[in-house]
Amino acid sequence: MCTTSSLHSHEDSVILPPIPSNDDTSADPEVWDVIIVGGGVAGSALAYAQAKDGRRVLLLERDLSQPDRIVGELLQPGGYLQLKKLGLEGCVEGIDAIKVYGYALFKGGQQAVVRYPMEGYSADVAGRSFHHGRFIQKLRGAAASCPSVTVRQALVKKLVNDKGGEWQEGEVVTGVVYRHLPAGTGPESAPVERSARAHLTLVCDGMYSNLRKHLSTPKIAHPSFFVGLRLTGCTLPVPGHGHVVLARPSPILFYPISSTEVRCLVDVPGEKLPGDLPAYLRATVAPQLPDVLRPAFLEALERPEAIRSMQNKLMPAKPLHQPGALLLGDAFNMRHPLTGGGMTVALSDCSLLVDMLRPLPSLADAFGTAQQTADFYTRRKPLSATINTLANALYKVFCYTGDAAQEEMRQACFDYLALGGICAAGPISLLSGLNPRPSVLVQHFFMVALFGVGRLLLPRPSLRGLYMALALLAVACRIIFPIIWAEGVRAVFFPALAPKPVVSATAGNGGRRSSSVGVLASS
Ligand SMILES: Cc1cc2nc3c(=O)[nH]c(=O)nc-3n(C[C@H](O)[C@H](O)[C@H](O)COP(=O)(O)OP(=O)(O)OC[C@H]3O[C@@H](n4cnc5c(N)ncnc54)[C@H](O)[C@@H]3O)c2cc1C
Repeated sequence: MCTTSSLHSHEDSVILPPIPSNDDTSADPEVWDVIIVGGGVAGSALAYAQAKDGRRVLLLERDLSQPDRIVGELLQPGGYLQLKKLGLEGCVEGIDAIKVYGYALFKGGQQAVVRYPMEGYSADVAGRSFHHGRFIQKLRGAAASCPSVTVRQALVKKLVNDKGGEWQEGEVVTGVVYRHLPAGTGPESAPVERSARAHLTLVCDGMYSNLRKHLSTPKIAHPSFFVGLRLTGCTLPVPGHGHVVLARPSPILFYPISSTEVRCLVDVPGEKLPGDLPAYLRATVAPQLPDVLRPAFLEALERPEAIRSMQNKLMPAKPLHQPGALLLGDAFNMRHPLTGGGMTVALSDCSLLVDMLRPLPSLADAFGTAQQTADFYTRRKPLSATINTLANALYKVFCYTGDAAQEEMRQACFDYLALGGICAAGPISLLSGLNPRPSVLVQHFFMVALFGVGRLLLPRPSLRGLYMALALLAVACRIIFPIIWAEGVRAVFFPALAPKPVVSATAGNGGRRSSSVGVLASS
C-alpha cells in the first residue's frame, strides 16, 4: 500500500482538467489491437505511440484525475530524448517545468557541481523537473487526442484467456476483465464489471501492480522511504540543478518542481518510519542541510500535514514471456529513486517496444508477436542495467553506516566526482541515461574505489592505511557484486550473449494454438 500521508489536500494548486473517460462501450471493437493497463508514464506514452502506428488502443486507467504524488518529478536528459523520440516532448511544455543541467553535491562543508555532458545535443535537451501530476495529465491528454485511442476509467481485475476465463500460465493472454468506473454520479455511473479482448495486452500498472505476478517472478526489496516536503520561497544554491546532500544516515535531495517550488526528498532507511517523523526531520535532518535551504525546510515542517512519504522499492526484471502480454514500467522493474531513473527506463522501454512492434502489420498472431518481441528483454538491458546498477550502488555508497571503510568510500566518491573532467562526466553521463553502458559504470565504480585506495596508501603506505584500503575494496565488492548479480552478469558485461526466450506454439483445442513458452532468464 502507498504510505503517502492521507492528511494532505492536493499539493498542486494547478489542477489540469481530468481526461474524459469514454464510457460508451457500444462502439468498442470486438478485439482491440492493444489493451493498455494503467495510464501512468509508460501506459500513456505507449497508448500514444501505438495509436501513431495505426493500432486501435484501449487505455484503462483506474483514476483519470490529476495524480498527487511525490514520485516521477525529475526526468533525466536521456528520458527527455526518449520522450522526443516518441513525439511527446510537448508534454513538458506549459506545465512550468524547469530545465535541469546537472547536480550539486554537498558533504560536510564541501560542495561540487557536476553538469550533464550536453555537447552535440540540441539546445532543448536537458533534464526536466515538474509536478508529476501535471506531466501525467499531459501524457494522458496526448494519448486521448489520438482518434484510435479510447481512454476509459476502469480498474483492471485480471487477465483472461481465449475462452474468456481467468488466464492461467501456459495460455495465451487475450484480454482483461475490468471494473468500469464511469465518471459522474447517478445510477448510470455505478461500477460495472466488463471484459475486453485484444491481440496484445500491455501491463503498465505501476509499482503496486497486482498483475505482475502472472508475467514475472517478482522479488521486491524495501531499502528505505522517501519523505517529501514542498518548499516555497527559497532559491536553490545552484539553480537549474538537482541537489544531493550526503547526509547521515542517508542522502537528501532537492530539485525545483516549478519556478516557485522546490521538492525536498529525505531518504529514511529501513522498513519503518520513525514514530515522530517531524521531530526526526527537525533534529536529525535540518542541521545537516545547506544553510540557505534550512529556513524553508523548517517552515515546511510547520505544516506537518504536508509531510508525505513513499516506500522505495527495488525489483530486478525477471520476466516470463507469455504470448499475448508484456509487462512494462515499474510493474516490471524498479530501482532506488535516488538518481531519478525510473521514467527514463520506462520511456526507453516504451520506445524500444514500439520500434520492435512497428514492422508487424497486425498483432493478431500472438505467437508471431511474441517472437518479434522475444529479445525486447535483452535489448533493453544496456540502458536499464546501467541506470538500475548506478541507482542501487550509489544509494549504498551514499549511506552512512558508521563503518570507517564505508565512510572512506563515500568520501572517495564525493571527491572523485568533485575532480570534474572525465571523473565527473563519465558517471553523470551514465546517470543521465545518455550513455547506457553498464561496463563503463563498473569501470568508474572501481576507479572510485582505487582512487580511495590510492589516497589511503599515499604518500607512504602504513599498516593502518593498507588495512583500510583492503577494507574499502571489500566494501566496494560487497556493494557492486550483488547488484550486478541481480541485474545479470551477462546482461551487464555481455548483453549480446544474454539468452533469448523460446516462444513455441503447439496445436491446442479446436485448432487454436496453445502456448509452450520458455522462461526468459534476465541474466
Ligand atoms: C519516491 C519516488 C520518487 C521517484 N522519483 C522519480 C524521479 O524523480 N524521476 C524518475 O524518473 N523516476 C522517479 N521515480 C520512479 C517513477 O515514478 C516510476 O519509475 C514511474 O512513475 C513508472 O511509471 P509507470 O507507468 O510504470 O507507473 P505509474 O506512473 O505509477 O503508472 C501506473 C498507473 O497504473 C494505474 N493503475 C494501477 N493499477 C491499475 C489497475 N488495476 N487498473 C487500471 N489502472 C491501474 C495507476 O493509477 C497509475 O496511473 C520515483 C519513485 C519513487 C517511489
